[in-house]
Amino acid sequence: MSTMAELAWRFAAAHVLLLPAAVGGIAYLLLRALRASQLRQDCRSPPPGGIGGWCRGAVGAETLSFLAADPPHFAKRYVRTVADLLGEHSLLCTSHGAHRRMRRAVAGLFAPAPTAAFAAAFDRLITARLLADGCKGQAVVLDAALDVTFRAICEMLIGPRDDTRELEQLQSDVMDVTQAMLALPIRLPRTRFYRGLQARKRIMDALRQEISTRRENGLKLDHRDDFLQTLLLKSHMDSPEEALTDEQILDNILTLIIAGQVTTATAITWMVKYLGDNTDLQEKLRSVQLDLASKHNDAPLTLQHLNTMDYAYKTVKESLRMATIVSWFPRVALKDCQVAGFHIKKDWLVNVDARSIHYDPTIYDSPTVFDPSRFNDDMKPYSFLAFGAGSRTCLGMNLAKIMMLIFLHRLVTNFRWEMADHDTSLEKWAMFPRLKNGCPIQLTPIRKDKMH
Ligand code: HEM
Repeated sequence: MSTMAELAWRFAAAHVLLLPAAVGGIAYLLLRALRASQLRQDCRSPPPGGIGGWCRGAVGAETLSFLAADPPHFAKRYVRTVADLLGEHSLLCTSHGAHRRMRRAVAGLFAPAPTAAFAAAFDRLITARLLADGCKGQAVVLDAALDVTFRAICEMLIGPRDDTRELEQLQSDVMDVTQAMLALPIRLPRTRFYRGLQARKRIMDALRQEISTRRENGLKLDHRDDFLQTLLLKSHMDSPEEALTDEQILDNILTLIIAGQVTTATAITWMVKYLGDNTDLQEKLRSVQLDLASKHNDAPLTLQHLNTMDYAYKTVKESLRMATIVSWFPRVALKDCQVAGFHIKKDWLVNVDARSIHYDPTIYDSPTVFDPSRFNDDMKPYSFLAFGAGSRTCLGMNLAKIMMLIFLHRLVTNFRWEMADHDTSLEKWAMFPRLKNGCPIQLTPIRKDKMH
């Protein structure tokens, strides 16, 4: 067997879930929720194996090319209700054909200058938040992380907001949309789904108002450099085929907030928990990071600083592997086809199960042990799928890593922490597996005079 085929064969069994079209949408929602609530994220116990009675199994060699190349007979497909909430132009929901153009337009925004500005903004926000939580001697990590990730992402997308009430309204609306993504699509007042639709409408109205104010003020004279401004300016300058319409811009601003906030905040929370449970690794990391902090004289963090944080980066990666925030990548067959002997009918959903790859003992030794040093060795191709693979790889991957690294550096160089509540129950019906208690920690300052 060739090396590729051998590697592919290892991915056999349990890495792919096939769902018939007839049960597709609702079953997918139920399975995701069920899966999230079944998982025990305790590092000492492995996640449970299979779920449901649907066909679950090997795709073999084609798994790799399926992930890497997104073959023309498969497209990414979320259930219809996700498009109702994020908008039909959202990068996550747009048609297979339109996706490439939309992705090109949005990806262009993640240039070095805005990324550097984003890192500076996140550093400022997390430093202020930790200062406040540090004074109280405790923090609920999920709450802190949701708050700073939201503020930083919004600042990058639509600029800093002076009006706190406006920002809080937006934050609460975004949360309602996120929660509605897993709800049953019942459009009756007081249901979760209905609340999500109403929240989307308020967000769209507020953003439309923002666009019209900017246009009235004259776009070019309005010296902002956020994503919204860049996209609006481009829509005036680019040829009609390249320019995005207002509706496309709005759907994707909302998509970036939703795709970026809860994922990153959840990943940060697990990272803090894993280090709270492994105090020897926490101490090791602290000593490395304090050394780096003294070398850069406690200055605000820059991308150059982050590039030197090798052990912290491995800690981030290990946390992402263990937590596998996005565990399934849903695809739909566009026509009847054969994959490694499986006959897959048109419209069947095919889900790659990233979690089972991240916990496969033939890929990762002792996969349930939290061990950042496992990333000292080169990885096998397609063995680390925290951000997906192929043409649908996460667009915000670098931003997510930046946020996780900065959060980690500021926390570990300023405080020792331990878990304030050891309950590991998971929240039911959450989009991503997360602790019900939000991960409360006790903070002990390392140095009282100033923040590192
Ligand atoms: C730790 C945090 C994050 C994780 C674990 C994560 C994970 C992922 C994964 C696995 C995918 C691909 C899903 C698939 O192929 O079906 C994805 C797509 C995406 N992510 Fe992230 N993500 C994170 C943070 C972010 C951030 C910060 C942003 C932007 C602000 C973002 C924006 C997106 C977008 C727009 C897509 C869709 C790309 C496309 O379909 O072309 N993500 N993410």
